[in-house]
Amino acid sequence: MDARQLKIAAAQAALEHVEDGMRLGIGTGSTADEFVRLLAEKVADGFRVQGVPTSERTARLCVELGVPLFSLDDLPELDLTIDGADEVDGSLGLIKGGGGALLREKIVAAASARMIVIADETKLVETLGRFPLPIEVAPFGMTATRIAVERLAERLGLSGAIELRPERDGPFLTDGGHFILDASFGRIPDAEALANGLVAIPGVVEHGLFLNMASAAIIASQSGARTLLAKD
Ligand SMILES: O=C(CO)[C@H](O)[C@H](O)COP(=O)(O)O
Repeated sequence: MDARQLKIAAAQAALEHVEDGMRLGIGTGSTADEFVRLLAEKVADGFRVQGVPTSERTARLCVELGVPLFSLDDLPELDLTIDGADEVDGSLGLIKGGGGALLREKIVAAASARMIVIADETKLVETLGRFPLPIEVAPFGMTATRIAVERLAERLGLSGAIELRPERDGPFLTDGGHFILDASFGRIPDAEALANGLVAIPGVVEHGLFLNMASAAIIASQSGARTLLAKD
């Protein structure tokens, strides 16, 4: 299986958890896109689902393929969210936000009774941090916010570049009109301490550490898709 087939395998396995009539959070990224394509085929066959997208990108794909969409204000309590991840550790701690949708992804996941992560095995890590941690920040005072993040990192014994995510003509802008700082810490031994410290910095809107949020992760490899469950 090539990289795309692995994503499809994870998405296919996740689809088995989606029941007729569910209120469904729909994630963002290339793996989530495969899930949307498979879901759209079922919808075309008469399967009913009420989707809440986690980004404008996902919304566009859903509209194009005929997946019915609602806003989170229409459906503030969801049955299930299916989303990808940039990293998954053994406790189902995640790094997300490689696609820049972390704020809406986290809000939607938090409004869901369950979150299932879909990924290929390259995303599995022992300790989070190999993937640069996306930190969504307000454009106002971004330099002061970056300095505050650097000081927090120092206090926690973390080091590495913290860079403003670029796009073609300037900084990358999220769906909410914010910037993203990508923090290359390499290894984050105490993700909880970092998460708590980041939310206490006023200019930080959200960060890509999703801790104790996923109930399961479906990991696709050459030998098939296996499911890791969160420990209670
Ligand atoms: O968090 C995300 C977007 O904000 C994505 O879920 C994450 O980047 C994984 O994307 P992909 O499936 O393309 O590897």
